[in-house]
Amino acid sequence: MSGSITDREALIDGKAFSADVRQRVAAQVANLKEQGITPGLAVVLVGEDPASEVYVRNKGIQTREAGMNSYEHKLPADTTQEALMALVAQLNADKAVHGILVQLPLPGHLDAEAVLNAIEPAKDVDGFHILNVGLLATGQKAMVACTPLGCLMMLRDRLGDLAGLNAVIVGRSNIVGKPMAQLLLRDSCTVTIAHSKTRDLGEVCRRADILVAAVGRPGMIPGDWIKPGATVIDVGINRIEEGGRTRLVGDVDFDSARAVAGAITPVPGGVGPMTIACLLANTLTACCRAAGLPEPEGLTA
Ligand SMILES: Nc1nc(=O)c2c([nH]1)NC[C@@H]1CN(c3ccc(C(=O)N[C@@H](CCC(=O)O)C(=O)O)cc3)C=[N+]21
Repeated sequence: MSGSITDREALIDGKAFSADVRQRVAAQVANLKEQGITPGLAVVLVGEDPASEVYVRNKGIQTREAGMNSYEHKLPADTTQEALMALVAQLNADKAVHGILVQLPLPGHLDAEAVLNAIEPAKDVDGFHILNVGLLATGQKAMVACTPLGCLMMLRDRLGDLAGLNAVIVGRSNIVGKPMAQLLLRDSCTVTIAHSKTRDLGEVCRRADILVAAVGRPGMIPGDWIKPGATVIDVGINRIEEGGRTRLVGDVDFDSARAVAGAITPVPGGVGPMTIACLLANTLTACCRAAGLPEPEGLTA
């Protein structure tokens, strides 16, 4: 795709984009299978949170649709640290498993950091292991967190070369804000990370050519914080009650933002579907690396 922002639809269709990514993953999986290799993704869910169960089921469906093996491990909410660590060790040793994802959040009695850092870094398709975090920060080949990777793919597709653009990320989490900053820095953006203590947040946001909202506060970024023509990536997925119904909204006030932004991701149908597509892409990448094959093109950072 090419052309200036003005001659394009302002909406960034994450659903369509993610379908394209998953199709490209599936094509490469088909190639691998001809060579007798089937990528496998193991997903571990501890406890019975209904939202997490739906989400894990969707991942399983999309994994199989891409032609990969999906291994689901559901453990009771009172699972001990030792039992969970033993499962991770077993998956680390399993040659059929190329990617391991432990669904977050974990029940409070478990040490999530210890679990994530016990995952074999080469199988860490979430990119949460400290080794992968360090590799990314130093510009080396890493497994990159799925949500920031998906955001980067959409930004590159929209804007082409990102060099020199002002990128403002609102939110400093380990799973989105920080890795997003590293990726944009690597693409030569001028990166600002803003957060709850930032002064004059509106002023800071108005300088952004690229604005990434990842805070988890419904509609907290109004249209008048957005520079005209800016590209807005809304990572927030907030459930709000409205008129007795639940509705999904982002961190950006969509209606006012859409009028100003050059391009914007909706919620739902923006970043969320890309996160799952990138999980599949990372699993394919991990499998290729494990087999000593060239990495899939256009599916890594
Ligand atoms: N180890 C780990 N890795 C994760 O990547 C991870 C996790 N734990 N825990 C939970 C969060 C959340 N997350 C989402 C992914 C896709 C959608 C998604 O596809 N959302 C749809 C809407 C889905 C709906 O209707 O609820 C959309 O935005 O269009 C949402 C949320 C990944 N997470």
